[in-house]
Amino acid sequence: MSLNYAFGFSLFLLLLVALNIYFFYTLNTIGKKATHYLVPNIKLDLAPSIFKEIYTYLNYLPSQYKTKNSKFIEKQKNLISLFNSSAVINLKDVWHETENWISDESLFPHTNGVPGQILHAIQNTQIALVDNAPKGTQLKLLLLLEGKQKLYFKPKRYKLDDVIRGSIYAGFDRHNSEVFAYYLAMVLDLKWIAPSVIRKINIHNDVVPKATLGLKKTMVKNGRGSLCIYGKCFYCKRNETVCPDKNGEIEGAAILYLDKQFKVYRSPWRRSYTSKKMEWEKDDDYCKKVSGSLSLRRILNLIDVAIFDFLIQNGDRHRYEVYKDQIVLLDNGKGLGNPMVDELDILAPLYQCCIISSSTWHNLEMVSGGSLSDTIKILSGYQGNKLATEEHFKAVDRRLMKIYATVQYCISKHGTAKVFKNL
Ligand SMILES: Nc1ncnc2c1ncn2[C@@H]1O[C@H](COP(=O)(O)OP(=O)(O)OP(=O)(O)O)[C@@H](O)[C@H]1O
Ligand SMILES: [Mn+2]
Repeated sequence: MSLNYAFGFSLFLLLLVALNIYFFYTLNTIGKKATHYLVPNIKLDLAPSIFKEIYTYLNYLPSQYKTKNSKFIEKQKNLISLFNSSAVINLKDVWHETENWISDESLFPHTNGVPGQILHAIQNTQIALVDNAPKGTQLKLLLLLEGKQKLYFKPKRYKLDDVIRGSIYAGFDRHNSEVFAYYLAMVLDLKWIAPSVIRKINIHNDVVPKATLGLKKTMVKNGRGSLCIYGKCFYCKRNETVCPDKNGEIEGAAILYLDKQFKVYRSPWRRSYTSKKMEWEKDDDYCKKVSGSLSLRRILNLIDVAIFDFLIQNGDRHRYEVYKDQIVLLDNGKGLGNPMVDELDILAPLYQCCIISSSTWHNLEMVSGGSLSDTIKILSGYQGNKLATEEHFKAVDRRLMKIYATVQYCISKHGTAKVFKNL
């Protein structure tokens, strides 16, 4: 009898607990449709508690951030018209227009068809001279074109599906990351970037006959008799060459060289590149310190750059160049390393300052629901470039949702009026 009673009572208790859990769950999800993301627990335990909060907002992201924004249709048409030009173009005219462009709004013309024409000119203008570009740590070449324009050429080091593991700044530069970054900037209306496109140069026709003596000295024959380049740069090594493919071609990112005077600054959120933690990694109030020495405009600009870098996972922006009081997005080669990794601390300027320019937010809201990756694919298609694997494209849309979640976290903490800034 007493055993039966105990059994009945435990059943009752069990039912009570189950009901509790059920009501707790429904009350918490009323009005919010939850999508559960796999939150990597072990890693999060070691990460700042802010990450846990951001992931909570990610799980309850309003549905508008997961579907396409109908307002983007018109904007996408405009973007397409920049790159989809069927006009027969004269390379000289394009270079003339590009070089004489003066504006406080952009580095280059963004009128109908012109960005696509600039890329076409970068891909097709004859090469007059090829030299080493010794500035920086990574192997790159300087191409002088027939009309005297200069290009930086960052050669392909990896296949598109190679995954770079290890630290966020591991490995060589990724040539496709440079070009991907350019289209990403165009979609997000970030106009302070150098046009960049995939170009193939022929070792026998484009390089050897046009190579400077200095470049020739950094070329060696490999086991198969191909002429390879090891270049001149801080990390360049004789046994880490770039070799032509079976057609004698070297693929790379051809980036328009900007012959301008930049001011160079060290990024306040730079990494230590050692196991030592930087101040921003230890102090959640770090933004206050930065605000003491930088203008609001510059901080908002650094936050735009952090968002941009987070989307491609470039964790190597140790310094930044400024032209006309705007950060120029130079050196975007350390993105697209591992499509499975979203290193949230690249967003530190955003979650530590909890402010964002209203126009940036507007541009981000436009490209929800896969529009961001779709549009990069469409625009780069006009130059015949395949820039990344499907995993990388998906990763960019996934990271965009994490940016939305971070802004939601900021709004809940400080309120809309404090988060969005108009300049
Ligand atoms: N398109 C460009 N036009 C003009 N100058 C450029 C351009 N891209 C880069 N630079 C300049 O050349 C320097 C080296 O280029 P970049 O940063 O791309 O090379 P890197 O080898 O990746 O260098 P690091 O290892 O220091 O990051 C930059 O700091 C910048 O000042
Ligand atoms: Mn670099």
